[in-house]
Amino acid sequence: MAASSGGKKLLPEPSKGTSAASAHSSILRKSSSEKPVTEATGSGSKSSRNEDLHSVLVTSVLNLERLDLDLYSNEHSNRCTFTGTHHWVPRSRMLFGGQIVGQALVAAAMSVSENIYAHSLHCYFVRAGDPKVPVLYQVDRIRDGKSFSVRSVKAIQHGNPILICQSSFQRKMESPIHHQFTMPVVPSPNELLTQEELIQKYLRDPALTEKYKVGLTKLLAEEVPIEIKPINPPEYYRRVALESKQHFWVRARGYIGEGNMKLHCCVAAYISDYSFLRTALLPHFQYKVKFMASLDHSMWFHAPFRSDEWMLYECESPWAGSCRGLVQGRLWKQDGVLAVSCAQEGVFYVKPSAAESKL
Ligand SMILES: CC(C)(COP(=O)(O)OP(=O)(O)OC[C@H]1O[C@@H](n2cnc3c(N)ncnc32)[C@H](O)[C@@H]1OP(=O)(O)O)[C@@H](O)C(=O)NCCC(=O)NCCSC(=O)CCCC(=O)O
Repeated sequence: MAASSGGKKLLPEPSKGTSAASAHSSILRKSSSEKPVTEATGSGSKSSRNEDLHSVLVTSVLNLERLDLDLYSNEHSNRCTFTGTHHWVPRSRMLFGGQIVGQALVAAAMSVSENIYAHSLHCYFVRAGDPKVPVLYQVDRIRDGKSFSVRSVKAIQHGNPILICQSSFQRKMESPIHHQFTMPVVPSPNELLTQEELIQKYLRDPALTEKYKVGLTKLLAEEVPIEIKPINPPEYYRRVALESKQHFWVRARGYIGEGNMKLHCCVAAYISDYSFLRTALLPHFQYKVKFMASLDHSMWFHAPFRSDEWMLYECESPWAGSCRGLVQGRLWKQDGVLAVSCAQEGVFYVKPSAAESKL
């Protein structure tokens, strides 16, 4: 399974009714010495990615350590030490919501059998995560039915829950009832600049003020394990209200490969929270945000996908008010298949605008 602790190879607990053998093919690794299951079962289209550059999301961030039956920690596998930090923490200095959701789904996935797959999850972020200490993940096996299994996971720090996450898994089932919306028409990834290339371009702007130069340089230095290609990105000095919609191509940084869909769902959970909530702020450029945080996060997994291949993230915010904003998102594969739907509500506390503060 995942990173070993003190040399002991930690394997996921066989879920009830799962043979010991199949329980060993965890969603990440069979053992720290064997190839990750994502390569062991590699079939179909090999990514054109550099296969030596494994995604840190798989080798580290989502590679939990099993402490006991249905109890996991990210202490050793997430480069997290009692004095150190998690792999990447937003400037808000709260643990990134996508990390906690992705790790909670890993813990839940370890407790179900191999032949069922995550189809939905619903979470509440109940306390800010502390980037200076590890996170414990406690799995409660709510029910195992013939076709569906439901798990509840509590992410715990300092003895208190920071996240509660319910997830449901379904065995593969066919049905004649199938439809989906049509994917938006946008430029393809190879026609666009990455977020880093855009920042480099802005930093070459002779009119760039020191304030923006510092902010953009800090952004460039962040080790976000996600690659992004914004579509029609607003200028960094934007001072106009935009529609509460944004599209960007997104993928995990590094190679993951074919393999267990559970793993790609956990990576997509991480990816889905990045730059998502900000969609609700696009029309409100005149306000300075004093505090913002995700309150909840829901996902529905519709079709197989590769989280290390470009997917279009179509984000929109239909509503904001009462210090809250709702954002909805759809992750599209390049072939037009709708792979994942997401929804999230967040809390915003803002400073009154210059005009209002004169009233
Ligand atoms: C959402 C809250 C804060 C709600 O808890 P609460 O106790 O009811 O909170 P609270 O007392 O209302 O305030 C908490 C904090 O919100 C701030 N605040 C509160 N009211 C105002 C105000 N009027 N103006 C300015 N700031 C205000 C203050 O800092 C409050 O903290 P304090 O009371 O000073 O300790 C809590 O449940 C919580 O922290 N949940 C966890 C949220 C979280 O960690 N989400 C995931 C990480 S955020 C993320 O990943 C998305 C990134 C967004 C992005 O950058 O894209």
